[in-house]
Amino acid sequence: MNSITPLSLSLRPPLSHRRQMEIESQSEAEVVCAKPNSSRVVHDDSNGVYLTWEDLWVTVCDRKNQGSRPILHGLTGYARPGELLAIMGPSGCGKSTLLDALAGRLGSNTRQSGEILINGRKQELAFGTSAYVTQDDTLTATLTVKEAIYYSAQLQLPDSMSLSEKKERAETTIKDMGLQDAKNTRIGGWGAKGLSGGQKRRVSICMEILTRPKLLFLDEPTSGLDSAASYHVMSRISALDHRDGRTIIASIHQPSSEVFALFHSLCLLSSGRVVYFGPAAAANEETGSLERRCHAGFLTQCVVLTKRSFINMNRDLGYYWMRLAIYIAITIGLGTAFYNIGQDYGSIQVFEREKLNGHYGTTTYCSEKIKPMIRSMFVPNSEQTTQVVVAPSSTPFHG
Ligand SMILES: Nc1ncnc2c1ncn2[C@@H]1O[C@H](COP(=O)(O)OP(=O)(O)OP(=O)(O)O)[C@@H](O)[C@H]1O
Repeated sequence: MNSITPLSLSLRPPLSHRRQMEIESQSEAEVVCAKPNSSRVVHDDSNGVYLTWEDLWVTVCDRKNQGSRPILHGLTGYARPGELLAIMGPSGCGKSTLLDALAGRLGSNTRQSGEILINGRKQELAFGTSAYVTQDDTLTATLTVKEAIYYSAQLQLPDSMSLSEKKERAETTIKDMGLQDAKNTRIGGWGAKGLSGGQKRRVSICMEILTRPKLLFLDEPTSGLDSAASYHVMSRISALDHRDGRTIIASIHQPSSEVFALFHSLCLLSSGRVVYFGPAAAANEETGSLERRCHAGFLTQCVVLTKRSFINMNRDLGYYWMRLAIYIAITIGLGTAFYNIGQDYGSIQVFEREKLNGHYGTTTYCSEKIKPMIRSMFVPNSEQTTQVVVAPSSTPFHG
């Protein structure tokens, strides 16, 4: 984790980009300061939303200790139009808190400090400019997909739009999220089987993007989905940012490599602090080259394996010490059989004849009790009978 920290140098947008943001914030009149509940829908199709946050702290009141506990520690980052920013990190690191802080949805027992700028200015997001998709799919189980989206469109879109325009918007959104095949299927719930988990998640997203928000927040959009469904959901989401120049920020848990490849930028958190902020692809490469370095060298491997093997043999009586004892016995046996036999051809012939005539032998059979034990030591799991040279004997014992 530490080795990717240097990339957090890219935390601030490049100077030219900051300048560009300033210029755009001056010229942009459409994204205006408005109360969150204002009924005014902002249609600013030419420019997107640059969201920047600087030295963002979130603390929570700790009633037990009568103090406050920081959850986010001075975070800085940015999200750009047409890009998907993923917020990742272990459970409890503050992903949802960051998302809530950026979306202005923090709970009443929390305090926030630092700056959150929209297009370079401190302002509230107008209704319809941003949308937030929560983790839970709270949908009406008895409605079909088409009905649910149609009703939602009629509620969210302004009266200035005709009914046919609203229906068309709903149809397009259903298509955008790849739900056309399921549009006449009931959503379903506990009692009746309906849509799959991934489809339900896409219906929830559908409802939130009906107003064509320029800024979309998604809290764990893939939680509870398998990798195929996660990819389906995320690929639909990432297609939205490309086409409409939408700024998308999603907190996400353990994405597959295919899903990860869809992210443009990555904000990696640990214990409420940023450990990486920058292009997702660079984090991937950097992590890959970490992977390459993490293997020990050949020499280290040899030393460690030999040491481990010695410890194992030393501690395992049956494995090492009994083997050693038997090897010594065999050595003595063989040594005795051929002791002083001589090294010339004549002495070998004498030995051969006496052995063939049964005066003595070099092979004997062990007792049935000892056999399996010896067998397991030489040939583990072997069922074969093992003949063991123990000692020369004129009267071989058979146990
Ligand atoms: N309103 C709150 N009051 C008290 N503690 C809070 C509050 N909001 C968040 N926390 C605490 O802040 C920490 C971060 O929570 P958060 O939900 O942001 O983590 P997360 O990374 O989204 O976790 P997960 O991946 O498990 O959803 C947790 O320890 C949580 O208990």
